[in-house]
Amino acid sequence: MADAPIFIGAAEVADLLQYGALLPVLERALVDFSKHDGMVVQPVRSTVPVDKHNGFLGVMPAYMTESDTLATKIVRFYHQTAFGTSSHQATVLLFNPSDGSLRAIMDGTVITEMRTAAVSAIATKYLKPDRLETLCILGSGAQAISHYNIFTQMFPFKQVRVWSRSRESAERFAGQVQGQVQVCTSAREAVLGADVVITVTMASEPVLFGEWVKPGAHVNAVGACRPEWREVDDALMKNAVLYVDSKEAALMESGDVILSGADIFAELGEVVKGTRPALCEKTTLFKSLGMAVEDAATAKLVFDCWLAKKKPKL
Ligand SMILES: NC(=O)C1=CN([C@@H]2O[C@H](COP(=O)(O)OP(=O)(O)OC[C@H]3O[C@@H](n4cnc5c(N)ncnc54)[C@H](O)[C@@H]3O)[C@@H](O)[C@H]2O)C=CC1
Ligand SMILES: O=C([O-])C1=[NH+]CCC1
Repeated sequence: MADAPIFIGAAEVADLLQYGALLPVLERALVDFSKHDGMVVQPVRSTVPVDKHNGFLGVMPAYMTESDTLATKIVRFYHQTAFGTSSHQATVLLFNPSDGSLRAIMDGTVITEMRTAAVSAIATKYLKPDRLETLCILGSGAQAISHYNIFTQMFPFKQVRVWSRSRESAERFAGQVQGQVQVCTSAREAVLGADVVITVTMASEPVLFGEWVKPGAHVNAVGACRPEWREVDDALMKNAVLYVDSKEAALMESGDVILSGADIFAELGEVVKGTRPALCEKTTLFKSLGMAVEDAATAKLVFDCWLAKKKPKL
């Protein structure tokens, strides 16, 4: 009989997962995905609308042959949640690929927060603008915090600006993170002159407009994962060089890509591998939707760290 699956909760995942180990694992997952050689199987996320309750349930399976990793994430994202509960909540199931038995059930919320921010950081590392002085974050929720944490660790920003729909949540964000944050009264004020802009909102209409974005800046557009949702206007989508995590998913899921009709220049994995160029001197935009391979690779890393910690010391 197969061993019972282990359970790894949110606090333990947060304890086991370090960006230093996660970044190379994600770079490899992005590269392997973008080879499109049949070694990675990842259908576009299957999303069930829960209209009555203004929410969605997404199912994200993947199999990666080289690292022999089989997993699926189940993620809910709801517009209205009870006060204090997160809009996104996820669980990852990690399987033994040789017989399909369930090895681990782990919290996927921390995984989602950290791997998404890490992928944006990878995009910024490769599509780096010539200056990295001012970082602008639009939105002040869970992803805003994880993005703040890794971006201020990895890059030498001198100023971080945040804007959120309510000043109160922007101020709460500023109080939660370590380091100085300038709370802005408008998105425009936050964006003007910024070298890197991150959009991490639940908006379904644009919050970021091309006329505000400094030529040569880099944008990570992380929200708006439904075909009818927007975070970014047509001007920016069409004038920036557009990079995505998955072309197939972007053409099915991203309102910013589909409704603007913008041309996709490359997948991030192609840039990391070096088969497509990073046009750093231009205004660049990385449209992130989130991929199952990112979750699978991260879950495998968490599991391996868990095993290493449990191994009796000789
Ligand atoms: N690309 C990826 O891999 C992933 C993307 N996401 C997306 O990132 C975004 C942020 O996620 P979380 O921080 O977890 O959510 P959250 O609920 O913690 O924060 C959402 C933020 O958006 C703001 N907001 C909500 N409606 C808005 C509107 N109409 N206009 C402007 N701001 C609005 C809220 O005030 C809050 O600051 C969401 O769109 C989410 O679906 C989340 C996980 C992975
Ligand atoms: O990749 C992911 O987990 C998600 N992307 C958008 C909503 C959740």
